[in-house]
Amino acid sequence: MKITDAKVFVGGPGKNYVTLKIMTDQGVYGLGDATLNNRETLPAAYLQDYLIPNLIGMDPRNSEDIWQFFYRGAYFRRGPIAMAAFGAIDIALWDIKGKLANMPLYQLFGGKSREGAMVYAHATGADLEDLMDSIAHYVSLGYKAVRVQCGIPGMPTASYAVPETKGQGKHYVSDFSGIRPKVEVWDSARYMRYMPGALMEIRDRFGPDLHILHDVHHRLTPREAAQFAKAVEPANLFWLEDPTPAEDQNALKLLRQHSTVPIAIGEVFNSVYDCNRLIEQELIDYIRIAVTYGGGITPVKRIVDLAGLHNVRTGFHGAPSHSPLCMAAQAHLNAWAPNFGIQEYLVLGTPACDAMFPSDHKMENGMVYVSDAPGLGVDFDETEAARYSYAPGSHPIVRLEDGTMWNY
Ligand SMILES: O=C(O)[C@@H](O)[C@H](O)[C@H](O)CO
Ligand SMILES: [Mg+2]
Repeated sequence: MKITDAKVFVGGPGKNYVTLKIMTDQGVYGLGDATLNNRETLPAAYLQDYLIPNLIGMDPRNSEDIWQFFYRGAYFRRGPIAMAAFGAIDIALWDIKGKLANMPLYQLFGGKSREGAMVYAHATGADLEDLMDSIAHYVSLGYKAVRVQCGIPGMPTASYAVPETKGQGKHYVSDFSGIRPKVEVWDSARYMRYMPGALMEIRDRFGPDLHILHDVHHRLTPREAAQFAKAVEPANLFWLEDPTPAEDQNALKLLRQHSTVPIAIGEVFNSVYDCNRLIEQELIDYIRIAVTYGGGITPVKRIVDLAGLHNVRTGFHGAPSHSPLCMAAQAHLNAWAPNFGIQEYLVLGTPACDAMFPSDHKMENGMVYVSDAPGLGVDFDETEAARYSYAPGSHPIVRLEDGTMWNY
């Protein structure tokens, strides 16, 4: 069996999805996602210029050897551009494997450990009352878990993931459009004074059963993060995400000495070597690496297994930048993983997205139910895809009030 050709498409409804389609001499094809948020043309070029010419002629069933060929063969290892490109190939080869076996991917991993996998939605508000309305909206849709972010009184600009005006808390997504980043101005002191009380008010309003998550988005120093984690303990969070930038992994030791709040980290990681110390030293509770950014199903499943040895559970990244192909790969891992935790969920189910990526994956009452179709269980409509073209975007940047660059 041989790979005969592969094509890359860039574009999608409101997002520059990078979709890889691998064709074979037996008519079976595989689909993969290489969407690197706001840098989408780079993995696409890597695929087109270097990887696809080598893929042609390979046996698509040898997904392990093909992964090693590209990873080792790059010489300069790791990095988000390369890993997203390898990730698309690996996802597509697993899709082909599932179709050849006539089985959904979760069966190839070891079968289902659960019927539905719990997901969390993003609730957001210009201020706390606005956020309460947004949370109530998601609770009314049946979500059992909600990430909560709100504007901070006195903050110089709208802060991370928060709309500038009230009433946008239903499906609000940060606007990343344009090649030049928007600028946010941030004040950690105001945030640290306000947010613990706000989280407690949310807990009091919605009761003990709602799973409440909060994303600090890498903005605190290690000492501040330890203080903040201790302060939010009474709100009984499901998790506190990215309290510090994860380059300094020792930072988590200080936090662990002062708080038992569950910690989730890893959405910007791209290899097991970003994750292994945090997992082995049990400095985190949830690992957030995404299948696309982590180089595909093959390496990410190994990370899930390593995490399982250390009581670390999965909490895969699921921001709107991930196409339904990455989300489907994660849905199959979520159905199987003995150490499944939760899944971030914002994408599947919009009519435009469903038209481009038809599937039988279902979202009901805050749970994802994986499709039983062979492979990933997602198709790709090239006519729909042709309606969209690439539009450059950029993550905002953050400065402190005196102009110092900070972490978005
Ligand atoms: O947890 C999340 O979904 C966010 O941190 C996003 O991944 C980030 O803002 C980049 O888009
Ligand atoms: Mg995050």
